[in-house]
Parts: sequence; structure tokens; C-alpha cells
Amino acid sequence: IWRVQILLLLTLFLCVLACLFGGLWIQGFFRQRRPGEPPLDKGWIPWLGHVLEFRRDTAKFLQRMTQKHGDVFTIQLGGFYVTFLQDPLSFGAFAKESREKLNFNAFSRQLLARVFGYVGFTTDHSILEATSQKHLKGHGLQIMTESMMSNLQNLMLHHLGSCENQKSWKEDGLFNYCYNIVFRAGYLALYGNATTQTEGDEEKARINDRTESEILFHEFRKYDQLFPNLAYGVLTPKGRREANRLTNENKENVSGWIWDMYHMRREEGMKELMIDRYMFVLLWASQGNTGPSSFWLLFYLMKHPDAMEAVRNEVLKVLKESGQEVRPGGPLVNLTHEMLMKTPVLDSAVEEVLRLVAAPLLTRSVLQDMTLKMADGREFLIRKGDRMAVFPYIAVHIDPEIHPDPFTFKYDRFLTPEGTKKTDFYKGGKRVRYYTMPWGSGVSMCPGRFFATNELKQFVFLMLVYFDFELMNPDEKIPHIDHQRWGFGTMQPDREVQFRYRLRY
Ligand code: HEM
Repeated sequence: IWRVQILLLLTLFLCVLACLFGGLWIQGFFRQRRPGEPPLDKGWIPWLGHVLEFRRDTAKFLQRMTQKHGDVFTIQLGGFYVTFLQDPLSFGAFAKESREKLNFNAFSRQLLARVFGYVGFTTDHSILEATSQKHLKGHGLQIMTESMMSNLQNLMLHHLGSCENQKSWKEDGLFNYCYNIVFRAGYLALYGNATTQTEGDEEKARINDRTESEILFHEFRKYDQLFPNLAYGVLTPKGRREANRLTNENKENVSGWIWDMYHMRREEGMKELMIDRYMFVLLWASQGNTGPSSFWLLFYLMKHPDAMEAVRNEVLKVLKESGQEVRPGGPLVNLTHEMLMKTPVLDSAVEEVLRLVAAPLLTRSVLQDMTLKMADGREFLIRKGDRMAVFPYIAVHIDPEIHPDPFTFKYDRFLTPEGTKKTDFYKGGKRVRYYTMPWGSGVSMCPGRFFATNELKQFVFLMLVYFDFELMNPDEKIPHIDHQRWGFGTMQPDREVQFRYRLRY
């Protein structure tokens, strides 16, 4: 009998060993670099690989890896093997590769399911593309921009001329102020205003918009602060409950962009709860970056009086040319879509700010074994099942060869001597086509980029025209970037900056 027992135990032991071995095999534990593949760095923790260091400070970690391995390398990150491409001259190979090989949807579906609990249709991305084409470009963009302006006016100028105003200085945190205004105006422009039942109700509706958007902003910020942890799947259960509660908020009176996306899903039979979750995805994608960007824009302008002066002069010139004038008791001035096309200096300042603070991590799933062809002729084999990623912030945004003195804000960096948009940037004597990538690139390139740029410009315009504003401490140091957020778009500062503002009229 004991022989049978030993045999059984041995069989059991072998089975456990086989399962363990199989499991480790599947997780890529025994993976070795094959000839023709990029350098492989698995890190010393099984399965997790380098994920902890990567999460702690993505930029610093990738800089270290680039120094160690060169501009292409594969690292293990939380069960995935990710090949990073850090040569900007070869970015075309990433951005333009076919969807059959490098696929964004597969990656984004996984992310949306984990972070937002959203499980969508396979047609989701084509719906997004079609709707964005219609509403975030051309005539649709014009309508959205007009709506943004009237919402900004409601939020920023409702005290104008009232005795409440008294033109006294108000002190606030600059980050909070900018994020609050731009978030709320953007939200109202996309998700619609309160309805007016009868004539004369307009003022009530405007008050309603102000109050409700304020509540939403505070709820949104709770989620926003949770986000980096959500994306990497390490959120506490309490945090997840809170996030779910917020994604279930109901919205009414939506804009064309949101309306179409909502109704197409309804027509396809998607459950209401799931649509609500998608509506929250769109809220996050559309409002999570523009507010923080507006903070940096205003902050850098305040720190660089020459830039502020140049932008102010341009704004006043455009205003004058449009035949508008700011005067006490006069009609509100408006920065129309047409006027927005005539501001190369402000455009350059916006691009420069995004170069400094937008740091997305662009990721694709590798659906087929493929060869990565570099600009200098090198070739690398990439395995099916892996991921590929590009982190343009260190590869281009702060490369001193492409952008000399990269940590200094130069408002005219993207201007030619003739005052038009500059697009010529070089590395090693070769022209760099992807000289900044705040909006990502290729299939997943931000569909809201034109609207976002308009929002930023409109906000700065109203600040310059209607307000005096200054930093409480003129020697204020530039805040550090909050390292937790690398990879998600616009970075947030690690601390608040105090400023004061007052209405001029
Ligand atoms: C300064 C502001 C903004 C920045 C820096 C920004 C940046 C980005 C980036 C880098 C991506 C691509 C992510 C990737 O490839 O994985 C993205 C995607 C996206 N953005 Fe923006 N964005 C901004 C504002 C907006 C606005 C205002 C909207 C909508 C009106 C918007 C809607 C979206 C959507 C829907 C996606 C997902 C695209 C897809 O799945 O293909 N964004 N954004």
C-alpha cells in the first residue's frame, strides 16, 4: 500500500511541478532574447518585472533603460513584455504600422474595462472616429467653440458690472481656478446646459449651470485623483466603489458629439448602465487634460513677462481687427472661431506648454510577429502577444538636440522669424517629423485636439482681456510634475500655486 501511496504522492508532486512550470512558461518566465530581437530586460521580480520602478517614475526609469540598452528595448511590466521605441526618427514605423500588426483597440478595450468597467462593441472606435469627424472638426467644431465661449463667459464674467464685483482682488490656487473654470465650461459645452422652460428663464438656467457644474467638478476631481492607481489596477475596493458611483451619474441635454455617441449605443442595444460608463469615459478623456494644461499656460505666461506681453498684444490686435471693443457696460467680447485662426503667437505658446507638460504613453498590442524597421536601416523582430510603446516626452519633447534648452519655456519656439508656425526641427542633421506629440499619433491620436486648443486659447483670451492677475509670490518656483501621472496626457503640478485676480470692468 505504501508503495501506491508514494507513487500517488509522486504523481501529485509531478503534476504540481508541471502546472507551476507551465504557468511560468505561459507568463514568459523562461523567455530569452532571440537573435534579431531588441535587448530584453526582465527585471528581477518574476511576472511584475520592472513595474514598480516604472510606476514610481516612468520618465526616469525609461531614461535609465535608454542609457542602458539604446533606443529600442523590451522590458517586462506586470506580465507583459513591452518593446519601447525611443528613436523619434523611427516613430513613423509605429504610428503608421497596419492595425493588423500594431493594434490600439485591443489595448484600449482592456484599459477601459479595467479602469471604467466599460465593456463595449468592436465597432466602438469607428463610431468615435465618425462622430469626432462630424462634431470636433469643421462646422461642428465651430458650434462647439461658440458654445465653449458662452459657457466661459457665464462662469468667468457673471459678476461683470454687478455691485457684487467691486473690482476687488480675489486670491485662489491657480491650479484649482484654471481647472475648475475650464473643466466646467468644457463640460457644459459638451454635455449641454440646463433647459429653459419659459422665456425669461435664461438667468435661472445660467445659475443652474454654474451650481451643477461646480458640484460635478468636485466629484470629478475625486476620481481624477484616483486615476493613476485605477489605470494600473491597484485601487483599493473603497476607491473602486467611489469611482463606480461617479461613473453612474446621469446627464441631460447633450452636445452633438455626446448625443451621437449615446444614441448609437442605445440603437445597438447597449444597457443603460454601460452607456453611462462610456459617458464617464468621454468626460474623463475630454476634461482631464485641458484644465491642467490651462494652469501651466497661465503660469508660464505669468513667469515670462515677455511672453505675456507678446500674447496680449496679439490678442488685442485680433480683437481690434474684429471691430470689437471692451468697454464698461458694453456687450461681452467674443473670440470667434475665425479670430482663433489668426493667433500664431498664442498657438506657439500653447504648443510650447504642451511640449513641457504633456507626456502620454502610446501603447499598441502586437497581433502578429513583425519586423520593426528603423530609420537608420536596423531591423528588430517583435513577437506576437507583446506590446509596443512610445514615450515621446523623453524621446522628443526634452531632447536638447531637437529642442535646445528643453526645460525652459520659450513662447516663440514654434514660430519662424517671419512669425508663422515653425515645423522644422532636426536631430543628427535629419528632419524630425514628430517633433512634439502631446496628442499621441496614428489611429489613437486625440480627436479633441482642435477643440482643446480652442478652449485653451479662449480661456487665456478672456483672462487677458477682462482680468488683472498676478502670482502672489513673483519669485514663485516652477512646481515639479506629479510623477504618479506620467503616461496619461497632461501632467499635474505636485503643489498648488497662489495667485490673485480681479475684474477690470
Ligand atoms: C490639452 C488637452 C488634451 C490633451 C493633451 C489630450 C491628449 C490625448 C492623447 C495623448 C490621447 C491618445 C492616447 C493614446 O494614444 O493612448 C487622447 C485621446 C483621446 N482624447 Fe484627448 N487630449 C486633450 C483634450 C481632449 C478633448 C477636449 C477631447 C474631447 C472633446 C478629447 C477626447 C479624446 C478621446 C475621445 C480620446 C480617445 C481616442 C481613441 O480612443 O482613439 N481629448 N487625448
